Amino acid sequence: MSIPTPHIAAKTGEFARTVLMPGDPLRAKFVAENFLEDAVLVNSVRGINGYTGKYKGKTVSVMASGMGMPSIGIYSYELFNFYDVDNIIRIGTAGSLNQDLKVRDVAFAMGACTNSNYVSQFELPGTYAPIASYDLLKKAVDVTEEMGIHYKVGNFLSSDTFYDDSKGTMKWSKMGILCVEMEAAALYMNAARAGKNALAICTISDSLVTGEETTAEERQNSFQNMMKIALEIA
Ligand SMILES: O=P(O)(O)O[C@H]1O[C@H](CO)[C@@H](O)[C@H]1O
Ligand SMILES: O=c1cc[nH]c(=O)[nH]1
Repeated sequence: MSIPTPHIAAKTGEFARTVLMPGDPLRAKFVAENFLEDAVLVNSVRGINGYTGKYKGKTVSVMASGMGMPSIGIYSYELFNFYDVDNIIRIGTAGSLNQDLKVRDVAFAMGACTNSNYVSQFELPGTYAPIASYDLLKKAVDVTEEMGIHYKVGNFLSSDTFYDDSKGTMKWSKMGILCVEMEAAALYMNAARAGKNALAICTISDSLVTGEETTAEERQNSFQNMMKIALEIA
């Protein structure tokens, strides 16, 4: 496979070394329009707009992953392996499984459990623990503390299901899992396989503990702390 890929039309060199990756294409557009200077559209295949611009003098890209592990699996694979991207920072939303993690709080995925079978492709003779880049995680925590933003670091669940018939998601909380989202585990596996770096930062958009929720508009535009943290460490 070479570039352009079936899913990304950008030319060689059009992506920065670091790509911020929300699930939502309109969140990517929001970051490009509100935080990047001189942002240039480098991809629009399937409406997954990718932008490259400047943040405080650094070249940074932002492009959505779409929802779920098959989708982020494709985009992160192509960016790491065909576009020479070194760092992907997911800026996502997640549902809290933890009493102390409230709506609008920020959480960092030190690790990501999953109910997906994504790992099977690697044919490992055992189980695999997907983890964040320590370097990106440490930088993110340092920046978050400087900014005075409340946060938690821990283990996430990356689920294949948003609507889960088994109603079993809360069972993960007894193992200390902070929150549920749908991409981090595959992103971490692709980063590991490619010898690259990844970090998932999520803002809590709803709570499975309290039933609190936020609107789609808020998920798209107003979870700006994680955007700023990701841009600072890019
Ligand atoms: O807001 P994003 O980044 O898409 O993340 C979360 O939101 C989607 C589900 O609503 C899933 O992609 C989940 O991981
Ligand atoms: O995957 C997700 C994302 C946000 N909120 C949830 O409950 N699940």
